[in-house]
Order: sequence, then structure tokens, then C-alpha cells
Amino acid sequence: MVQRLEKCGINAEGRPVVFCVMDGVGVFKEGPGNAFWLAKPENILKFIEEAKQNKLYREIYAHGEYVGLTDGDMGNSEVGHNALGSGNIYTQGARLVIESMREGTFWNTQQWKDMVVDTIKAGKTVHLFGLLSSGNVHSHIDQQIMIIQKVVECGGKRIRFHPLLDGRDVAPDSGLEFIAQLEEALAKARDAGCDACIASGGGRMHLVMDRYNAEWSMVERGFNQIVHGVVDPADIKDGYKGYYTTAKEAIEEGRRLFPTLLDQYAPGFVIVDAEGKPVGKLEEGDVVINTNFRGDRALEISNTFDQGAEFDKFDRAAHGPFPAVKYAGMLQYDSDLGIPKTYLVPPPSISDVMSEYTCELGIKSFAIAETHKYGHVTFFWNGNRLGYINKALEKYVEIPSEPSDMIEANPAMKAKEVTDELVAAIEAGEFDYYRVNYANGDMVGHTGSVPAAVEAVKTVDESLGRLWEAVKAKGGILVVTADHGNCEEVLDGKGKPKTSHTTNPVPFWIMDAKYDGKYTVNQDIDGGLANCAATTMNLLGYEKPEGYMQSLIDY
Ligand SMILES: O=C(O)[C@@H](CO)OP(=O)(O)O
Ligand SMILES: [Mn+2]
Ligand SMILES: [Mn+2]
Repeated sequence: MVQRLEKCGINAEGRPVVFCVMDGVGVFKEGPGNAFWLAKPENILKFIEEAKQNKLYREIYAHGEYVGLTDGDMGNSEVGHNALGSGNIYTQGARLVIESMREGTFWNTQQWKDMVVDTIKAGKTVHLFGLLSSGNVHSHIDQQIMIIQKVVECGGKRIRFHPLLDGRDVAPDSGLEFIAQLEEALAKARDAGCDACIASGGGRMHLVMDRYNAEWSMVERGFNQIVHGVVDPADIKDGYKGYYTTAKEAIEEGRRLFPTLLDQYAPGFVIVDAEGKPVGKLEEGDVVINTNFRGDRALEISNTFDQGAEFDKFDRAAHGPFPAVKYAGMLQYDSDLGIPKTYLVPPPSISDVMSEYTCELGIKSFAIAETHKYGHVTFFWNGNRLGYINKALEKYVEIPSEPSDMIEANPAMKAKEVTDELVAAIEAGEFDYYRVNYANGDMVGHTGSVPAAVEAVKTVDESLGRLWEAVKAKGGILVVTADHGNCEEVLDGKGKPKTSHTTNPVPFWIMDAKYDGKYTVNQDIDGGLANCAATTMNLLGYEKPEGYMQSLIDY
């Protein structure tokens, strides 16, 4: 139970406070790939100018050690929203896993023994699946290769790997480089007497890694490949066969036949032997390890493997019986609900999140985003916990998104609908504190399309204009920032599409309809996303919670 906070003197009237995350909008110099400057967002530029005059603007950091990653790592939504919602920096999965592997704890746990060592002893197969890249947002190839090596060291005789192509946290067409690295590690395993190979694969935005219940068909496609060795018949078209003898051949053929599809959307494939039989179907007693450490896109597939008869998303036995296998996650993705049941590294335990304070104080809060970011302002915000902290005091609203492959054609996404709903809630005045995430800068930034990203920024700009009118009419306070960069760099140094996040700082500013000069933004502290929670508590009228990082305002 968190402590009750004292009043701090700011906003004694209890005017509404709105916290807005422009997902993926960082600060970077003007240039041909900077969608922010190309869009010339009229409202935002005016707001920033005013905030600067009031000493209510600064940049803050959203990458590396500022969000619990390793210095130099780009930021991402999970770690960013964790920091925003918890007021602290927690060492995150990316680091917890590699540190545990390097110091050796990883290989000495009961879970490693139960999942891997015992499977090997029983003469069964170790299956690994996950995002194959060095992005370090959901996974890291170094960790995957270390697991392969260790399985071999432990006497493993059979490994099957089911890689998902990335192209979203790394260069959009870098998939084959990582496949080559994986093939090298598997060849070494074979040299050491272990029958190891790739068994199935495809793009991460096409298979397995759905989030927030947006497109369960992605999970179904991935599951059927991994478990049953069956490719979705809808993927088999225009000459693409779906069944190949090597991953390289499958990926190259996919690229040749569908030249506009980026790696992240690559069609599914299953590797077959000379007789056309899948090389890596799951068998009873095998273990399957999800090598991703990040939760949002790992929850659905984990439930698919873990749940019993209550599972109702699709028929797991449509292509043959679902064998009794063991399943483990690299991390536990939701420790409140215990998903998955078995995991190799304990997750960061994020405690005393800001929502617990607001609920303790009786502050009524409202959170909204479209599906792609819905869990960001709820699950990630509350320290990776699904559901409400106190339903009587909170309302979480999800505006249904379109599938992610429609984003480039419709960069406005559901921003208007999100704003409509948010503005209506502000006008109705039932809540004290509102938070919103606009997905556009990030989701459109991930397409690597400059014109689409420019439209995305314009959409966010328009939405912020409407939002401020509503906040102003209520005499409220609007705080705007971003969780990491993306759309401010949609081209790389060579002018090629860049689909990943960035390490750039993000803007931070406050607009107060009744600003009286009694507080200003501190320019001197080494500020990052984790400083925002104390700041928001101050603006809601309360002192900084004990143990939270410093507030960004002086008063
Ligand atoms: O789409 C995602 O899963 C990540 C990129 O891998 O983006 P974000 O952190 O913004 O959610
Ligand atoms: Mn984000
Ligand atoms: Mn993103």
C-alpha cells in the first residue's frame, strides 16, 4: 500500500490535468527524413514557443540508461511507458537477461533444469522461437545464440529454431544477415553432434507477435507453423510455395515475388526435408522457449501454449492434436496474472506505480489510446499489470485500430476518434487526470515512408490543437511529451527508409490555462521519462511520492 501524499500548493483548485504521449516523436535536426520538420506542425510549434517563453519547455531523455537499458540503446514503448507511469528507472528485461546469462545464473536455475536439461535427458527436442535481430527491443540474437550453445553443452541432441524476421527494430531488409548468423550457430551445433536447424519462420508483423488482441490470426498462423508445420494457405499464392528447404530460399523467393513487403510482413514458411515433410513439428515432451523478453507481443502466444480447455481464440488442434509440450518465456510477461507459468528470468518488479498513488488519493483517472497503444497507457503504464488498479476510480478506453498493414495508407489512424472521445470526457468533467497516447508518430514511422510520416505528424498536430481547446475551456493543464523517437528520422544517413526507433531526446512541455508563473521547468537536472510521474503528481497538487525520481518542475 502506497503512502498518502501531502498537498504541494500547485493547482490547489484541482483543475484537470491531461498527460499526452506523442508516441515516437523525438527531437532531431531538420532534414529530408525528419517528418516532424517536414510537416511544420503549426499548433505544436506555437505551443512549444509559448511554453519556452513561460520556461515550461525542455527536452528529456528516453533511451539507454534513462529507461533501464544499456547506454546507447534506443528507447521503446515498454520501457518508456514503464518509466512514465512508475516514476523510476528499473533495469529492464533486455539487460536482466544478458546479465543473468553472462554471470551464469541463467543456466543454474530450477527452470533451466526443468525446461531444458530434463528435456534433453528425455531425448526430446528443444524448440526456440522469437524475434531474430539485434534490436534489443523484444529480443537479442546474442541471447538466442548463447542458448543454442548452452543446449549443445548440456548434451542436447535436437534443436529447432523458429525465427521471426524483424526489420522494425533494425534495418527494414536486414533479415537475411541475422538468418546467416543463426545458421552459423546452428551449423556449429551440428558439428558438435546436435541435429539443429531452422524449422519455420516469417515476418514478425505477420506471425505470432500480435498485441492487445488486435489480430489473433497472426498468432494462429505462427502457432500452426511452429506446432503443426502448416503454413497458412492464404500465404501460398502468386508462386510463393510456403514450404522450402532453407529459410534463405524462402525469404529470397518472398522478396522476389512480393517486392514491396518489408521483412516485418514477410509471408510464413515451413522448412521441409527432401520428402517434403516438415523438419520441426512439435512432439509430446518437447520444450518450446519464447526467446522474447518483452511482454506485449508475447502474451497472446504464451496464453495459446499455456492455457487449457478455456483457450477459445482458435482451434489449436485444427491440423492434428496439440501435443503436450512444455512452454517457457524468457521472462514472465505479466507477473500479476502469471503469464507464462514458467519463465527463465524474473521480470523487473515495478512497484508503487503512479496509478496506485492516484487511486489512494481518490483522484479519478481516464486513460485512452487506440488498440495498437492501448496496453501502453494501461499495462505498461501500470508496471506491466493487465487491468485496473481500482475500477471505481479509473476508466480505460480502447478505440479499435485498423490492422497494422493498413497504417501506411491511412496515417491518420484513429487519432480523430481518440480525440473525440477524450475531448468528450474532458468536457463532461468526470475525471481529474487524463492520459492519452497518439500512436501515429511511431506506428507510421515504422513504415519508413516519409510522406506517410509527415501526414502522421500533421494528424498529431491537429489532435493536440483540439485537445488544448478542450483543456483550456476547463482551465486545465496539458503536459506533452513522447516515449522515444521514431518519425523524426524516417530515413537513415544514406537516404534509405529507417523503420526503427531512435536515441534522440524527446520534447517535454506544460501548458497551463491559468498559468501564474509560480512554477517553472527545471533545465538543470538530467531529466528523463522517469521524472514525469513526480511532475504530474505536483501538477495534480501533490508532493512527489517518496522514492520517485525528481520532478521536472521547481515551485
Ligand atoms: O511495435 C513494436 O513492438 C515496437 C517496436 O518493436 O514499437 P513500440 O516500442 O513503439 O511499441
Ligand atoms: Mn512507443
Ligand atoms: Mn514503435
